[in-house]
Amino acid sequence: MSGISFVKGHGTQNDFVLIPDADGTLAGRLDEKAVRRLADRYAGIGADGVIRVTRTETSAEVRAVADEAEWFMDYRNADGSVAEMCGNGVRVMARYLWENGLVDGSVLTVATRGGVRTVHAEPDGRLTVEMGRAKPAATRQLAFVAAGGRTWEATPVRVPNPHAVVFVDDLDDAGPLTSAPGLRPAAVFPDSANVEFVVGRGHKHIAMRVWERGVGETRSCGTGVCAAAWAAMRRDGAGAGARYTVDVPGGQLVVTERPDGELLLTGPAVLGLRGTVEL
Ligand SMILES: N[C@@H](CCC[C@H](N)C(=O)O)C(=O)O
Repeated sequence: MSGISFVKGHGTQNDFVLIPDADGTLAGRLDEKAVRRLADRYAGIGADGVIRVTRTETSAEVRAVADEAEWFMDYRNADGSVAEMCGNGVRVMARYLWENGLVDGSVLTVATRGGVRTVHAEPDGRLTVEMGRAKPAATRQLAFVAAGGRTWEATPVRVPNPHAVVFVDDLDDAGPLTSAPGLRPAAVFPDSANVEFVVGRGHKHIAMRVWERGVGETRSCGTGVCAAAWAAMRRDGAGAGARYTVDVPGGQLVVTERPDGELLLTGPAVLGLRGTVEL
């Protein structure tokens, strides 16, 4: 057995194991079982997600966009399931690419299963990601989330992974979140969903807890923060160019909606531990 390199990083304490794999040779070895083991907080390194950092041209899933983005974020949740996008993970991966001299300049593009994302380095050290437009569910059916013995009407929206946003009176109303919140009707959530429990904190300022699909309750979720801010902007009738601050248990993020609907997510990206691990 031979060890492979890893880097551990986080964005507002949504944490990831990055596996550098420029030439794509680890794709087959990083299967569901291996991801679960790496993400295990007791028997592995521990993380909410595992990111294989590989060149876009090495992967048939995204090869068509290799001219637009040299690098592909191959993202897996801690349970080994594949996800379209990760708003915190893409900033951490961008930080890794910059710090290791794998890209130049202060703007870079990353291919994801949810499309190509552009990341900008801000003068203050934070990173801003162009997250795409939010897509509300194309249904008139009401949707509901149940947790902590209560049920709320939800806003189903894709960014581009599926989210269900609920506005609650108190973040504790969701209970201990030791199991997945109920989602119904199933037809509105064919791919399940990440769930955001949101409260107001002041003018254009909200706070949330999140249940991540494929993980459990986490300390942050970038796409979830965008979903929550987008839903709050609609609820508040905020105009073009609205900018919301979102508190999560692991820190603070900012979401701006450009006049064309593009959501911009700004926040920190931190690299920490480096080492080798057996796959
Ligand atoms: N933590 C991520 C989202 C990761 C994927 C999510 N759990 C899903 O399955 O959709 C983020 O920062 O956006």
